[in-house]
Amino acid sequence: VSGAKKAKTDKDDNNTNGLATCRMLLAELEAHQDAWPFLTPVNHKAVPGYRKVIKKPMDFSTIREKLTNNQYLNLETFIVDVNLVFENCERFNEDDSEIGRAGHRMRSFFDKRWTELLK
Ligand SMILES: Cc1ncccc1N[C@@H](C)c1ccc2c(c1)OCCO2
Repeated sequence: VSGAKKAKTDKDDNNTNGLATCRMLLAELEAHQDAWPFLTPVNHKAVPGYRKVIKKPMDFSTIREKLTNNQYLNLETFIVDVNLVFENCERFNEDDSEIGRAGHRMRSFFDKRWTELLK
């Protein structure tokens, strides 16, 4: 029993619609040390202006819920939601802020992992 995760590709017939890849990628996003601002929905009552500025809120727990409820058709629809997390972060937070920097680090981590898995 090895702990190493097998990198899945579309060739894997058991990886229907890339959902195994989605589960793998989401687990890594959730476990990342810079994930803390993105783990739960932004409480718009606690964050002035958020509801007005951010039209489509998204966070990792909502993505987890959607994945569990089989709401992602394929890898592409999953990627759209993950990128929404980072786009919302860049729209609302200064680049030079704790949350802004965490967002940039999470986005580059995700892009790196995603392109690695694509190969
Ligand atoms: C991703 C994001 N963008 C803009 C605002 C907030 C957040 N994240 C929330 C969870 C959040 C992150 C950090 C917090 C916080 C809430 O409320 C209190 C202090 O620190």
